[in-house]
Amino acid sequence: MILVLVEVSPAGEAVETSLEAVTFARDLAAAGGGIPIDAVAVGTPGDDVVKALAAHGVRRIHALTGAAYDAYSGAAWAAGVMGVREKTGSVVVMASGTPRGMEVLAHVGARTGLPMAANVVSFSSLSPFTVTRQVVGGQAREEMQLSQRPALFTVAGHAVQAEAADTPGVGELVIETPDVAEADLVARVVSTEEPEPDLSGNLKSARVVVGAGRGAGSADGFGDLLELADLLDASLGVSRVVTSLGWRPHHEQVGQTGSRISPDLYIPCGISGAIQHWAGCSSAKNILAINTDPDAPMVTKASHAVIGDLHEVIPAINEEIRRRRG
Ligand SMILES: Cc1cc2nc3c(=O)[nH]c(=O)nc-3n(C[C@H](O)[C@H](O)[C@H](O)COP(=O)(O)OP(=O)(O)OC[C@H]3O[C@@H](n4cnc5c(N)ncnc54)[C@H](O)[C@@H]3O)c2cc1C
Repeated sequence: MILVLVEVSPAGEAVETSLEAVTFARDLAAAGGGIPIDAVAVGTPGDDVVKALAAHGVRRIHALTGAAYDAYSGAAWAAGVMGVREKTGSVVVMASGTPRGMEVLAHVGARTGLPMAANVVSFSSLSPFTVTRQVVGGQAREEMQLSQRPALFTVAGHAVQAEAADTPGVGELVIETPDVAEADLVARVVSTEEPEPDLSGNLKSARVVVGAGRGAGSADGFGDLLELADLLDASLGVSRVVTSLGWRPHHEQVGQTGSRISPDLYIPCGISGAIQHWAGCSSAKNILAINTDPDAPMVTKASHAVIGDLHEVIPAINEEIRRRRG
């Protein structure tokens, strides 16, 4: 049996990355000759969650309930996951690579003494169980063997696309109320702040993104860049320096602590290409870097580059586009 920790959003939906993990589990189940997939969730999931999990091929949903699960505690969640794992005899325990998925599985690993692979993107063999995982913010991949059972791992966000199963699962809801030790409740969430609304939708799905970094010079240095974005029907994405200096809002930030983009064309202007920025834009299919420094990491990684001052290069590009369009 494969057991997947499924997270439920405050809006009462199975989170996308959990459905991705279930989709990943289906490939694993198929490779193993049709191993059943169970989910473990905290709280009593609503009908929408049950239906979504069944549609993705889940046989049974174990709902961890009771006062211990009213507030998040990594140790209590791990105790619940381990209880379900023992009951079901699962040979694989998985979660999505979210902060909670990582924390809970790390607790499970520490309690059982089993190794855990974080941010797995694929598997290549069941015997020995061999996975490939992302490291260095997605810049490198490494192969890892998990030779002990149960195999513990998290699935990197968006490593696979969540897809409903050809054959849905039964989606039977099983309420579990495990005893949780006091020691597992010493670190619990006591309050939660609502996140800022995500305004970055266009940026994440844009076909073309014009990027702007410190090279823009000041909050007033974005006029030509915004015009280029307008001419190309593109979104503007910026580096953290730009948001930290208050030149542009945070929802425009690209990178490890901003949006991850995968446009057909990314045009980073005056952006050095620090690893934290690269983590957010490395999936771009083509990169045209505009930078004064020919040795800037962004220039060396780009498919095309213009070496020059963006305040001269961008107006020239804009003028040429306007001229060609008459
Ligand atoms: C935990 C952590 C998380 C982080 N997360 C992110 C993140 O999500 N996103 C992010 O972007 N950064 C992030 N950073 C910051 C990152 O390390 C870099 O500091 C940042 O990306 C640099 O921004 P920049 O390229 O605009 O500035 P710089 O590194 O200062 O580069 C400016 C570039 O502009 C060029 N330039 C200067 N003037 C001109 C001009 N007139 N015309 C053309 N080119 C010019 C220079 O040659 C240089 O290459 C993070 C850092 C940490 C520690």
